[in-house]
Amino acid sequence: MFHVLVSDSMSNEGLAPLLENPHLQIIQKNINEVSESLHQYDALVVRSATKVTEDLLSKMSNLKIIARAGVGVDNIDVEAATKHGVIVINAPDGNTISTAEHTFAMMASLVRHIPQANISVKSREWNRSSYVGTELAGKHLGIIGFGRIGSEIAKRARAFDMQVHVFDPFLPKTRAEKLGVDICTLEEVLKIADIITVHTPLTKDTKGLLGKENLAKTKKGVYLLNCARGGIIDENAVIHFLESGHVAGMALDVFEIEPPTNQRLIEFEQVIATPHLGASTKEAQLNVASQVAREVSDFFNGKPVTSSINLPAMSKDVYEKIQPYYELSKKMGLIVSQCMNEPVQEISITYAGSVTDLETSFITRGLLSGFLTTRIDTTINEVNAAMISKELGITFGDKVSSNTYGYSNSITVVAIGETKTFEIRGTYVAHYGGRIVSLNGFNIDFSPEGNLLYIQHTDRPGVIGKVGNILGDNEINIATMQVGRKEMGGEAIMMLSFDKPIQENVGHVLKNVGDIVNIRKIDL
Ligand SMILES: NC(=O)C1=CN([C@@H]2O[C@H](COP(=O)(O)OP(=O)(O)OC[C@H]3O[C@@H](n4cnc5c(N)ncnc54)[C@H](O)[C@@H]3O)[C@@H](O)[C@H]2O)C=CC1
Ligand SMILES: O=C(O)C(=O)COP(=O)(O)O
Repeated sequence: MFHVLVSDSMSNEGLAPLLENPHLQIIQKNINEVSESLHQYDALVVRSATKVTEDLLSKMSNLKIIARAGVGVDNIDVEAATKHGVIVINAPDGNTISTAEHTFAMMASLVRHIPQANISVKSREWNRSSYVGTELAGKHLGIIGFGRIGSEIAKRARAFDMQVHVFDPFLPKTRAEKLGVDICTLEEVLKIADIITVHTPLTKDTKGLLGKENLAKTKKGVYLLNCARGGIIDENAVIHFLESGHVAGMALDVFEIEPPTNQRLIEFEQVIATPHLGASTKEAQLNVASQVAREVSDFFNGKPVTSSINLPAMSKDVYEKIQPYYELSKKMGLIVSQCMNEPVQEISITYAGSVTDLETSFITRGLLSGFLTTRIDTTINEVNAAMISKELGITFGDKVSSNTYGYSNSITVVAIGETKTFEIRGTYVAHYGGRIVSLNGFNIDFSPEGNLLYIQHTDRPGVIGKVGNILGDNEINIATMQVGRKEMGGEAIMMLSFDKPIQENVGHVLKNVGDIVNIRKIDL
């Protein structure tokens, strides 16, 4: 039974795939109410209110997946989650329309002073001359961050006859052209726009993006909107521009601290605000809750997640194709680690043949996770393997080659240690499974599974017999045996597999057999 904690308020209808899954136990409680049982949860489902810090993660020792029922993951320490091997997913498009519509409603309200006029009428005033507004038609709208929400705003702005100018350094030109917007530099947007709206994530690059310096470059009388994340427009910096009248008005749905503590900013007559309502519609909440519920349910049913923040995105079909290679590479990593009884500084992986059509970075993660599993005492998986390898100073890289060594596909791994180098090659044969076809240059063919013994020896008559006798004397049944050599009388190897794990002392006894140079026990 998996335990799922849903710690922010969410649509129960949307959560149905979780609530109806008999293998999951769902607890809907605030994170502060479950401080005693944090270690028991396998999944955590949040919106923006729960702060998933490194400290919280270290208390949630059983956690496997964090699901953000929304877009922004700035409330989650994704780096710490990755380090702990916890997958982070979000619901990337479930609230796009709601947030775009909210932004547009804020824009119209801002330039027509609707919130202020509403308060005035409710106070029994009839003050028409104080609320003369500005038309949107013909105005230059600057959109900073042209992703899902930014694009939806552009569509709506065009319907209002606005001229749209966008700044997004990561925007593919073809996409902007398709939407018929003017692609600009940040300087150009700041200079031309009558209204500026920000729609980037909050990152170290976007924090304070509209600060004192950039605000000074805007048009006098500009209107500003922040319905993305508090801090993209620096709250303290903007106060000065509101006081001087350079900024004619501002709409905020999000704040640097929520609920906001910067009363000075909110109290300006020309500032309008909502309490982080962008995604608060029935439709968006149903969408985001059902998106993450489906993903978490799939995850616990062993299916791939499709909207992970810290794993390559993958559809079910692609995942099914990758899975056998991932399993093979993980086993190869385990073999490398157990055969090399010394620190490893470098691991290089070469892919060839049909495997190169797949997302090989995921397969590399499998290899690294297999390699690290026997070496360090933390949860290692495809999420954190690359990060931990880097932390341990292991450099790794993958490349593609046209040499498949006669197989339809091959994965070759070379690990360089302090004193030796180890090379292993594997291939996946459809309906048959993964095979190891070469070890340190010796051709061999075995299935990477179970309890194995790798023996390097000199190719001389009687060595194989002696090994067989010693194992027999110790009641150890050899299930399979593969031998390989490069030339008669030279170096040779044996790979033996057993029905059950062999005792440590057998390895010691075998070491006394003359001509054996190295013995490694491998558990897969
Ligand atoms: N108020 C609310 O309730 C909601 C707020 N949001 C916020 O809106 C943000 C945007 O959401 P989406 O459009 O769905 O995300 P998205 O990922 O589709 O788009 C973000 C865009 O920002 C661009 N970007 C990143 N760094 C940039 C930079 N330094 N300068 C300019 N552009 C940059 C990216 O290239 C991308 O195109 C989210 O990250 C979230 O913080 C999202 C949903 C609801
Ligand atoms: O999806 C987002 O990024 C949002 O900001 C929505 O936040 P919420 O889920 O309403 O707390």
